[in-house]
Amino acid sequence: MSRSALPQLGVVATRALAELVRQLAAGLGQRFELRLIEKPAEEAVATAREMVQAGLLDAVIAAGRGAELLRTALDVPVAQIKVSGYDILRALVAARRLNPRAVLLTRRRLADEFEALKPILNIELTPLIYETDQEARRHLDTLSRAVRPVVVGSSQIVHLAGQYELPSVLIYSLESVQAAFEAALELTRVARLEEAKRERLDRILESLSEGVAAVDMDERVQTINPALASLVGVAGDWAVGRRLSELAPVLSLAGVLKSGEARRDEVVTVAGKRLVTQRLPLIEAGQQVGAVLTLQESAAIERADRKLRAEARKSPFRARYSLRDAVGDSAAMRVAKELANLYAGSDSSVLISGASGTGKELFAQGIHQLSKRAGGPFVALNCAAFPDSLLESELFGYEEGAFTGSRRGGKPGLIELADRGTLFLDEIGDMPLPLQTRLLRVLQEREVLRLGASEPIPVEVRVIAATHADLQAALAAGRFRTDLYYRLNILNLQLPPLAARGEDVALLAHRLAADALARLGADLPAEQLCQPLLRLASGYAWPGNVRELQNVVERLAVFFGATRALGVEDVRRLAPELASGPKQGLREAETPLAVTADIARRQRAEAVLRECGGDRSLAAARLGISRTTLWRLLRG
Ligand SMILES: Nc1ncnc2c1ncn2[C@@H]1O[C@H](COP(=O)(O)OP(=O)(O)OP(=O)(O)O)[C@@H](O)[C@H]1O
Repeated sequence: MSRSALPQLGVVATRALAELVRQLAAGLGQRFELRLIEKPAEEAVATAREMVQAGLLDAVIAAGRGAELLRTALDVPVAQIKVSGYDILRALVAARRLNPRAVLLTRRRLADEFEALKPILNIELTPLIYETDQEARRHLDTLSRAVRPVVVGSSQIVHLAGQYELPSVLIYSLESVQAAFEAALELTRVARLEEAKRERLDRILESLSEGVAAVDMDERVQTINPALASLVGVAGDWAVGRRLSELAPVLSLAGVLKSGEARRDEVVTVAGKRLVTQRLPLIEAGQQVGAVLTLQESAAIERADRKLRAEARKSPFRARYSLRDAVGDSAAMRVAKELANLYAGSDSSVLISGASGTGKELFAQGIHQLSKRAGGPFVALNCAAFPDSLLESELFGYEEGAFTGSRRGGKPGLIELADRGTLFLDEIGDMPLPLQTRLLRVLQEREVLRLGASEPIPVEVRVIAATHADLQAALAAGRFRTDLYYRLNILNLQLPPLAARGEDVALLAHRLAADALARLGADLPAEQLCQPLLRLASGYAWPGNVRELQNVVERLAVFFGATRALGVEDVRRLAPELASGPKQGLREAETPLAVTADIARRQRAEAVLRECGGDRSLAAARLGISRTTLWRLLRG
């Protein structure tokens, strides 16, 4: 059944009120579809019920007791047109214009305050009470024979007064009817939201290969997804409302309902299939309201386990990125991609320079993937991440017994493991001088000597090195070997900081947001995440470059995925650093004040690490830098 996009509002009213409703609806424009049932509530129930069943009504509006009656008879929300004090005053003033003698004919006694109004309004106000139409007629009959006053009352009273040729005034005002319309629209909005949520949940449950069922405190099934129904061999509709143990005694949730304790990872057999079960109490607002059962075929778990193990066994030395993953249309990015393409065709060493998080490793992997070495390993090592002695054994490997604690059978170094592939040496400027000498020898001789070995092993490796800082200073200070520098810097690629290619920020944000939302399984437009982000981030320096942008987007995506809405205020709260202006945050050493800046950066890194309770991954993520950059910073 396709339902109208506009809220469909039913109004149950008799003539005078119906007239008011028509007037109002004409003025309210295209906000809803109006279905007027012009009958007394008792007679309207059957029609309204049929319309609800046909999906033609989202909510119903009715006055007084009619609303109460419809509320018990219908499955949709009912908004009541209420008589306000203002309505009564307005109706009495109108009545007085016709005749100073007025009668208020209502089902309930008027409040004392309206008795008190009588002298002020200078009208004779005689409230009369009726319960049934018959009683109302009796009152009207008596009045028509005596003083013939103006009758103030509901739509039905106005209708009946007409039959006794008595003048009358409707007690409801346009404002009260409008208030009921607004209430009905709001009720519809909330009900539709709830329904959409329920439908989404149903779709999710239907798509799960895992079996899921939820029961109430009486163990009666409230929800069961097709996977579980088919595992136990019943129809889902049939199962709803029955006790779960009736479907399959081994699946009983009675124990969890009684104890309130979860039971995990138990194996049961149903219809010849071995199933792993999870039984969990269902808690709402601190109260247990039922329990949930999930089932997985043990064969499926074993298959997944085998696959995971196989994945883990695969070589870790694989490039994950290609140049196609490098987003950016700025002139600088286009040049970088063009050069990288060119360099992929050569086999010479490359030196990539750029601040932390600008994509040095991404480009190194991209060059490798396009090169003739693409089928070989891509081995990455961050020279700043290891103390000198460890760095040496990581790179060159060692023979058995080379040092105390060395592994039996020795261990190949990363240079060896990169044979026929690419060795990516990040933060090359941090490599100690003796190792630089050994590396130079490997590049010249095309062989590597493990620690403690006497025989070199031939290797065929292409080196791509990267540096976040200008190596010229290290060269001048004698901290980097000139001959190694020239050996590495045959081909050169410079990646500018993100702030220097502002137009890429939007492109990157879109791609990163789309990726992050897809990973979260959230079917939401990346645009809605990017708009408030880009508004707040204009002029921001992005000290952590693309990695920082990635972290911010990831943070926003998690929030956006959960709430399905994201505004500038949310971004301000979730990423306060964006508002802190371009001068704050980490920056690469690029000014004569580099030393002071270095100290400031270290102090900030230490402070953040303390705030994160020593968790380096968390601290690095907060700072928008890699763990290794953090390590380098802390090392001072
Ligand atoms: N142009 C780009 N397009 C898409 N993603 C990018 C781009 N540049 C960088 N990234 C992403 O940003 C993150 C950081 O990039 P990468 O690790 O290559 O930077 P790096 O310069 O090597 O950093 P560090 O020096 O701190 O190790 C990675 O997840 C990478 O995929």
